Amino acid sequence: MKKDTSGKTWKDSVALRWVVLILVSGLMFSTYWFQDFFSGLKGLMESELGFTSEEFGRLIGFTTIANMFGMIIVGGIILDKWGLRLAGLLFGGLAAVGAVIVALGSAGFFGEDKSVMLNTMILGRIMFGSGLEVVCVVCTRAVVKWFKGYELALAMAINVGFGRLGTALGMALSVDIGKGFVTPAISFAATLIGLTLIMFLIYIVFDIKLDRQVKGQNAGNNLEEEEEEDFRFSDLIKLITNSSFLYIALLCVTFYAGVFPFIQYAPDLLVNKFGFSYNLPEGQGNFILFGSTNFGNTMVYVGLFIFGLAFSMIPSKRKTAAGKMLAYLVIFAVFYAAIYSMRDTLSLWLQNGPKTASLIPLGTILFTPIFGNYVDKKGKAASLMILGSFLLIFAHISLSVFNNVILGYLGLVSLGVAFSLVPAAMWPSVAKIVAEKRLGTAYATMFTLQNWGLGLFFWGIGAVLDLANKQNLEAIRAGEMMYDYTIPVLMLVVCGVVSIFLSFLLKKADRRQKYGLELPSGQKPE
Ligand SMILES: NCCCC[C@H](NC(=O)[C@@H](N)CCCCN)C(=O)O
Repeated sequence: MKKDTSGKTWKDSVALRWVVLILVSGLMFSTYWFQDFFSGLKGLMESELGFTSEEFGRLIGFTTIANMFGMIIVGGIILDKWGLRLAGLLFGGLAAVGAVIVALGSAGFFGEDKSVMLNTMILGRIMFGSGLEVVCVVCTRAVVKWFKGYELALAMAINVGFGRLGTALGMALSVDIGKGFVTPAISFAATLIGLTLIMFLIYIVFDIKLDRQVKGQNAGNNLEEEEEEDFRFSDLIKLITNSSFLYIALLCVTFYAGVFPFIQYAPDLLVNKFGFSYNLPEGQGNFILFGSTNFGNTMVYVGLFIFGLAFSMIPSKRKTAAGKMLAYLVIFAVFYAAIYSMRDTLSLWLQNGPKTASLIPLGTILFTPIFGNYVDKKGKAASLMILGSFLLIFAHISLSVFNNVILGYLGLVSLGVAFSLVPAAMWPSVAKIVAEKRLGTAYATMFTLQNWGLGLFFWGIGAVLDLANKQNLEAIRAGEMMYDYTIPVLMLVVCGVVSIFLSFLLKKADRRQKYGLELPSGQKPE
């Protein structure tokens, strides 16, 4: 092979960096899809497989069990020892195999008895869950490897954005993909993980090339290779005895426990509480890209969107005021035209449980980078976490206590804003509190604690739902009555209240420890 003597590596090329981002983000997209797509299938799981709400909750809750007991830390150690290529393949492969077992279990491959189906599906979800979180850490590491010194914050936001897109599409489309059956929807989701694993294999070729180039450069300049810090238990002790870290880690538990588990039940809540549908009317409302009459329009929007993206990548100094104004006008016109031409479809979607609930993760794709930019420029991260926690309380009260559909929509919007605000403020704040070499340990610790909250509420909402509706379960299964979601959702208000308390403690601790959480990025407190 010809030796590159230019001194440049593949990560110095903008185009190659973005290709890498897409290749790596595939796994985020498919694993988030598989984590969350069951929410659109809850009704079908009850009618087709005979699962109760508690069994549905047990199935999704068990996804977190291995992570609660240290799987993410084990994954982190493997990542340190074997590197991100092998760790990605191993844990992505584990997620894929787990997903296939879930699909086979649901098809009755291991036995058609309900308990055999449920238990094999749970086994598959445990394997999938063990892969999911480590895959998230591997993807973050790969993004840092290629984008450090370049567009790191934007790349991270887009990487999580791919995950959110997976969640949104999984929720919105699984009922249509399954065409009234659970197994085809699960098989589709499992296939996605397999396909994105192939994307990761292609990424590995890029990664090997970059490592060779960096090694060559270092040898040429007589430089030592940059050592990454391994996971150490002493680091863990240092972290959890730091009050700012402790508060933000606990906030990660309570805030995410109020959001991710709710999302799993949101479509079913909209169907049962507000009379939304699970299915769209026959032949209507499906927005199919290829073959639809809207194909021409769609391609125009896609073209304009790519133009907008390309324009936004031109360095700010080179844009003129008129150019900026023109870009904003184009963006506004594209949105207006897209919404206007899809108004009939949209009005059907806004009465459909899975599709309306999918707007929560979809909205965060737009809002998280906006709030992230605000935090970078103006700071106020701790205050924004207080605001996000307040919005979480408002969302859960308006979706549980009241029976008003407008308040319901407002609750969903407020949940979407909270779900954009808190992550946008939380993850950069961790980087201010924790030294860069300990960030891996910090994320692994936070994700492990977070999985305790998730596991408890994934299962707890379903169990409390069955308990609160004990008298009417027969009638609900016969389709004569609807679930009452008041108590299970009211329970989540507690997560919001504890989150507010923790964010105030965090703000106070930051004043004492001077990490500068309220200051813009790069500014240090005096
Ligand atoms: N750089 C860290 C980004 C974390 C994003 C965060 N992910 C998690 O909290 C994961 N532990 C959860 C994965 C479960 C996906 N349903 C997020 O906000 O998604």
